[in-house]
Amino acid sequence: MAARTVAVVLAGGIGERMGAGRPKQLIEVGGRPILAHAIAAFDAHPGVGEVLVVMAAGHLREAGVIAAPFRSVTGVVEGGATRTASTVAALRALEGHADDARVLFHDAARPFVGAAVIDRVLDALDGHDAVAVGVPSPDTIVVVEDGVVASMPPRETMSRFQTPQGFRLGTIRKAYELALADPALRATDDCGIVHRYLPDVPIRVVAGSERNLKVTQPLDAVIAEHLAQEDLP
Ligand SMILES: Nc1ccn([C@@H]2O[C@H](COP(=O)(O)OP(=O)(O)OP(=O)(O)O)[C@@H](O)[C@H]2O)c(=O)n1
Ligand SMILES: C[C@](O)(CO)[C@H](O)COP(=O)(O)O
Repeated sequence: MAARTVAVVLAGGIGERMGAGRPKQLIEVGGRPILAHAIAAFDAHPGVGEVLVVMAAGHLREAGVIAAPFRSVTGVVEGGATRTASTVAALRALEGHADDARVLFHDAARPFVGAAVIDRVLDALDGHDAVAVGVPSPDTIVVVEDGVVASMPPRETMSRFQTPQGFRLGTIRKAYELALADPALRATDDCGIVHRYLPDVPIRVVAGSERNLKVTQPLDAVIAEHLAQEDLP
């Protein structure tokens, strides 16, 4: 029997950089909330059996209303003060699942993740315990320290990470167990936790898509509204 696959839609943030006065995942693009787009992508995917939503405190009721039409949503749980704390809340909610289950962590703020990206993550999980999604950078990326260029890594080795990030549940559980014991814990995503606390676990990187943008600032909402009307790859 194929291992169970759970998608966790992380919507625990408050959208400070968006400045909309409410979490940005509640803003509508293309006629429905960003959160609904993100849930719909996984709900419609034949390889995903279950969707868990992690929502910012104070907005659980709104998330419940948005999630209600989707048959694969099994719960809406309260997130934490950081993305990492929201992932931990999801892992607690998934305590009854076996270690060999596959789990995909996705930013609710990325409304247009396509089925092809999800396919690539799931396929790669057949041979790897940790999978990331990356896109090449159209810009040169440099390391700046004290306002001065410290180094210029070769651009062909650079990748901009997106989500979903996929894991065998046992692997991400172990990584977070180690991370939570570290008083200096700091990470911007779940692959960052695996990279730091389980350095021997290779993180396979598969191709993402420019359409899979993260709505972070007001301009992104404008772009997202256009993307909602277009069928660009
Ligand atoms: N405590 C948090 C913080 C973030 N996230 C989620 O992680 C994703 C990526 O985070 P980001 O774009 O930084 O969202 P916000 O934290 O809401 O934005 P900001 O940093 O501007 O407040 C988002 O879907 C966000 O809801 C989360 O689940 N829990
Ligand atoms: C997970 C992520 O979207 C990968 O690019 C990113 O790290 C989230 O970062 P943020 O600081 O929460 O915006």
